[in-house]
Amino acid sequence: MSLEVKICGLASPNVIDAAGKNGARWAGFVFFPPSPRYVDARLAIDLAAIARSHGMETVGVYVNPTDRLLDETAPAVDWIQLHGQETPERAQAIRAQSGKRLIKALPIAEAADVEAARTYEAVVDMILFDAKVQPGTTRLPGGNGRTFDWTLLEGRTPSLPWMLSGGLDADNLAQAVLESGAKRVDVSSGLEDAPGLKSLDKIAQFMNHARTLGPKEQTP
Ligand SMILES: O=C(O)c1ccccc1NCC(=O)[C@H](O)[C@H](O)COP(=O)(O)O
Repeated sequence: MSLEVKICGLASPNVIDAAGKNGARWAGFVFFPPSPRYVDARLAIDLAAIARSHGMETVGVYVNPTDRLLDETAPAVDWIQLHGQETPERAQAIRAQSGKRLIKALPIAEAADVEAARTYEAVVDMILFDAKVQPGTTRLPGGNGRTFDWTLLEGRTPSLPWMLSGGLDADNLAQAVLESGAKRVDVSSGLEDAPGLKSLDKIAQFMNHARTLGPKEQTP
């Protein structure tokens, strides 16, 4: 079993085919209109069918979602990824109401940011550590291609499954896994030729590297 990979911001059938054929576990759909990777519920439902035909699980990526958005997109989504300022209480309510598995994204710049994972341990199924961005430098809380100090995760990771993200690409993946100890990674802009435009070659190259890394057993 190689490193488990989520490819985020998938928005067209050929890119989903490439992700699936190359062995990605998760296909991420971004439900945040300002993103260049935004997909609406209708498109996501069609794309989810393709992803599932490859055996992939789908992840809906949300920023402080309303219940209405969660309901509309529910058929397209196996996992819910919360990428905004959702509190543990809100995460718990979404999990109870949706019956889906939850990922909470946490922005990381220093050791104290990693400790925030503890407050979500009882109410989500996975933590995603992403790079913290400077306020005012981007409209997006994710998908910015920025890395953080991966060694911050050393000895501080939560007891539940977690995933590494933030500025990963085929060139830095091995180092990121070595320094962080990650068994699962999430990647988006490092596989693009332009914002929102995934490259089939970059997907294949990244997945080839991922196959040489990671744990020997599948995780929950
Ligand atoms: O990708 C987006 O446009 C996005 C917008 C709003 C919230 C989250 C978003 N992406 C979330 C992801 O899971 C990304 O894969 C993650 O942030 C890493 O992105 P990158 O640094 O580009 O690899």
